[in-house]
Amino acid sequence: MTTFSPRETVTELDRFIIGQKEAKRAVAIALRNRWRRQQLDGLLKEEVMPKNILMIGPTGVGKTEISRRLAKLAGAPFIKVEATKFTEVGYVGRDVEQIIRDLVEAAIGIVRDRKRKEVNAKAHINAEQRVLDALVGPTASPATRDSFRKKLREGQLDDKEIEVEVSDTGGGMPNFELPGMPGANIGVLNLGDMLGKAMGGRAKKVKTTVKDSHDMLVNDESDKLLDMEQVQQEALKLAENEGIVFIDEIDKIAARDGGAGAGVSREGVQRDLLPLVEGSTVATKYGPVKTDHVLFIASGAFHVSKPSDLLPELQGRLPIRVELRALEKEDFRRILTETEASLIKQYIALMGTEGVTLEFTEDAIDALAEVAVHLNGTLENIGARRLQTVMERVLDEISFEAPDRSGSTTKIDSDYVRQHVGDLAQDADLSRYIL
Ligand SMILES: Nc1ncnc2c1ncn2[C@@H]1O[C@H](COP(=O)(O)OP(=O)(O)OP(=O)(O)O)[C@@H](O)[C@H]1O
Repeated sequence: MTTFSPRETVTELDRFIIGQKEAKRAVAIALRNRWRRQQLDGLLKEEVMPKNILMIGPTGVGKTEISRRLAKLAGAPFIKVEATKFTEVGYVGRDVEQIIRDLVEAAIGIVRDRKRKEVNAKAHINAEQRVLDALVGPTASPATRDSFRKKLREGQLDDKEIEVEVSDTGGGMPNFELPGMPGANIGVLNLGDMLGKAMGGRAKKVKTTVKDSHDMLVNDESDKLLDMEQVQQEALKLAENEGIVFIDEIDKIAARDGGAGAGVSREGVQRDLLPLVEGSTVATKYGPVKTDHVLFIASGAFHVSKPSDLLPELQGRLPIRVELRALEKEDFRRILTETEASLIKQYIALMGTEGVTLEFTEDAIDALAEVAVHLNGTLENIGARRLQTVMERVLDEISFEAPDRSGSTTKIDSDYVRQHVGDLAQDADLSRYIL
């Protein structure tokens, strides 16, 4: 568990998200509270419940991004769901439990990666042995193996084709889903898994090059060294104590009148979600998971409905309210330039791989931000997502021609931006389709 202080967490989030201080503070405190709870013992530790958060703000202003980055920072399993998904025809109440099952899968991934790192050195040695087996056969003399090992380490054999056998994780066996009971295959019985275990795991032969086999074999060998039982137990604990569930579009299920036509009523979905948020036990194929300490972050624009339209019980379970504000031109400028892995940095790096040097002038950044603001104002406000469509359009030509322009430098200034996107942006009908 991370020991970041709230201030440190906010500083980390600042690297990726511009503004939205209040939301960053709220999630930073929530994270610290988890650490605080872990320091307690006995009864009190079980009694302390997470203070779930309701993020209120228009689309594309950083609600998901803040939550996702927080989870990454904390090494916590994270799942995002759209609340409206559960109002669709064909869903039944228990489906919300799938959220927790998915959370556990995310936790398994995290724990497995961590454990793989621990056994990595040993796995490397074993993987190398297997490549040698594939190259010279298991019975070759030690001298032959040594000389091949040397060549292998020097990369001389990288392109050589070999056939290796690796275990087939997932996808091989069909899932047996019971009609009318989606998800029932998971908690109760998973034939694929049972058969897989009974047969000592499935293996498949793969033809590949020495170079490409490397990661595959290291992962395969790591998994053999892992105690999957232990991974699963740790993952269950991780999901219970550190899991973060992000429920988007909660405002769309906020009405109490039900009127959702043929689908499940909106109030019905709130009632289904309630036990999860209040704390209940969900059966997963790895074992039961208690949701009492899972952190829920709900989010919505609340243009039409208000948080007070939610069921009182749900309102009570989302005590921390934070507002995220709409982004303005200056925010767009900063998102383009200051964030780590900003779009500008990404495009410069991508074109760099083609030998093309991209340069953006200050006034180009201004122009990009202006176009984004203009389009958000005239079409639909989709927040920072607008920058992606604008940037893609501006760089479309360069992106297409880059391989022919290797060794050249392209300077993007405000004129360039205007030529490639500015005029288009003035034509509301046309830009609706393109930008
Ligand atoms: N304040 C911000 N700083 C940096 N990037 C941002 C900011 N707001 C949004 N973005 C970028 O815009 C994209 C969409 O943001 P995000 O997914 O957080 O939207 P959201 O507020 O959760 O909206 P929705 O509820 O529609 O999902 C992401 O790629 C994110 O990186």
